Amino acid sequence: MEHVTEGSWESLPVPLHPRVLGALQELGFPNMTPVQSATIPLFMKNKDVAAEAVTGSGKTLAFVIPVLEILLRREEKLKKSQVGAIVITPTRELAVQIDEVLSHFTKHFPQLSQILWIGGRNPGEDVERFKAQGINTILEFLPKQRRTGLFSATQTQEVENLVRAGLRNPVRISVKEKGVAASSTQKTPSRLENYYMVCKADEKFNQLVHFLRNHKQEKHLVFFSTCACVEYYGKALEALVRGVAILCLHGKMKHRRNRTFLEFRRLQSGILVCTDVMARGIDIPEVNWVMQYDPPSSASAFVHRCGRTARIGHGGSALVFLLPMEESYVSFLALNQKCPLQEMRLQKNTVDCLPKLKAMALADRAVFEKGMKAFVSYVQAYAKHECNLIFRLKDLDFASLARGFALLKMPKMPELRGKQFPDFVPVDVNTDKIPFKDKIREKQRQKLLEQKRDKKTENEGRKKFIKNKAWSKQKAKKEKKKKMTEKRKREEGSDIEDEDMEELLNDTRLLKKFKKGKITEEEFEKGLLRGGKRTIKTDFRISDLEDAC
Ligand SMILES: Nc1ncnc2c1ncn2[C@@H]1O[C@H](COP(=O)(O)OP(=O)(O)OP(=O)(O)O)[C@@H](O)[C@H]1O
Repeated sequence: MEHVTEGSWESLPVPLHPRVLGALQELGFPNMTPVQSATIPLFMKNKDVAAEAVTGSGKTLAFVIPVLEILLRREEKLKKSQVGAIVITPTRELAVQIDEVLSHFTKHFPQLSQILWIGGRNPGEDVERFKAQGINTILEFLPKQRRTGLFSATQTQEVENLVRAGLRNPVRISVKEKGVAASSTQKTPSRLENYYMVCKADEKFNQLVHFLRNHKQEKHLVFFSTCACVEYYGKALEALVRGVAILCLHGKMKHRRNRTFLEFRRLQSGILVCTDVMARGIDIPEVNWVMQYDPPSSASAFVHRCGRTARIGHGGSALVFLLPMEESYVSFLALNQKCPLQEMRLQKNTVDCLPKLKAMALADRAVFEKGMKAFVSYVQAYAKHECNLIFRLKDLDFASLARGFALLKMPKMPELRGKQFPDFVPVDVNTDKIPFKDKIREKQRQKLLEQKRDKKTENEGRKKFIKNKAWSKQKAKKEKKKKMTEKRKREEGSDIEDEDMEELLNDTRLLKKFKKGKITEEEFEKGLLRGGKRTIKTDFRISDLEDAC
């Protein structure tokens, strides 16, 4: 570990509490990492800190330890109902992880209690536990005078501008890995072997299966762009890559999400098929390969995804699949994120698994529907890609894409309206007749179909009447239909919540205006505040405002 750490904890200018030192000893960490040795003294001098340090470099302890030390040193003790510190994270999994790290320390200090607030659990129970601790609201107890830290692996100038809304005269530091030249601006860990593979849409899945079949003894993350793609390809991989544990995790999962995360952490080898909910901060030291089946929606998310491997001095590899039309993303990443990639050639002698996937869809409506939904969600996410100069919807080869999704037919969606696909051959089967393998589901479907048929006959009789229906009623019906379509689109869309995306776009727009000098700094900051939730950057992590490209 010598190559990634520097200086013992005892060498800090302000000595740590003996029980904090004891807890560090239990963890087997005799020395600090560079980001820890750089930031802890600043916090102890009551500075706000905005720190940039590569993924897996120990940023968690760089704020956990100062939080503890600051609270333990308070002259006026915390009252029973007082909140000492808040850590806000972009995902539940990261909150669970930080909660665990923190509890390793707080268990030695009975005067300090902590509480984990995440979604997906029983809110009633959360509230009860919160009430039991005597606290009504968090914000009410937040002092104006506070210490604030911001840690990220991808801290762009834009993020620093954003930081100004939450931090007061922060000290900005950028920590390099040990042994890496100070002049180096590379954003990914030096031990990361970072590859890309240029591959047609209808070859991608076979390449992935081939790769995973040859790396069964290891632990991998496979990223997809949407929840629906995780659902579909996760099932497909389960059927096609045997003898290895395959788990799925995405933002729309409710109850299983936490269990899946903890289960994957415990595995010796296995594959986690996931969306960007696993991209940031997650610390699973044994991950060998990070595979990006679809490129992420932003360049800095690329760095975060890759950072799930090659952590704290370990080796690791990452591979992103790119369509031929997307190859310029390699140069973009090299420039924008200082992240050089090496080419990996297509693997030879791959087996064509797509016919098997088609057969699965023909045998089970659940697979057929998942495939259609995944395709639609992929296209919709693609259309929203932040880097739309490279990821151009209009240049997508939809036929090859549909073959790569092993679709039985082309879905009906606005993006495909009026287009012809001579290179895609739909199956010669009435897909309405494909049954669900699950007997109960199929019975329900048949019942619904019957009801629909009855209604259709009934409506035909009433057609004339409907034509003469009051205009206001027809309008209300149209409104309802529009709302339902919007809801469906939202559900099928990418993993990024619409609201978050809206906010992100708004912030990006503001930044552009600010950079072009169209608005003043004051107007820029006001705009961010008006934008809403981002103003709660009184925490130790924020999700980044990504670079627009
Ligand atoms: N001083 C230390 N000595 C040895 N290992 C450490 C030390 N501090 C942290 N670690 C270990 O390093 C790993 C990475 O730490 P951490 O998750 O805090 O990284 P990070 O910089 O926050 O990463 P990310 O940018 O991905 O969120 C963890 O497994 C942690 O236990």
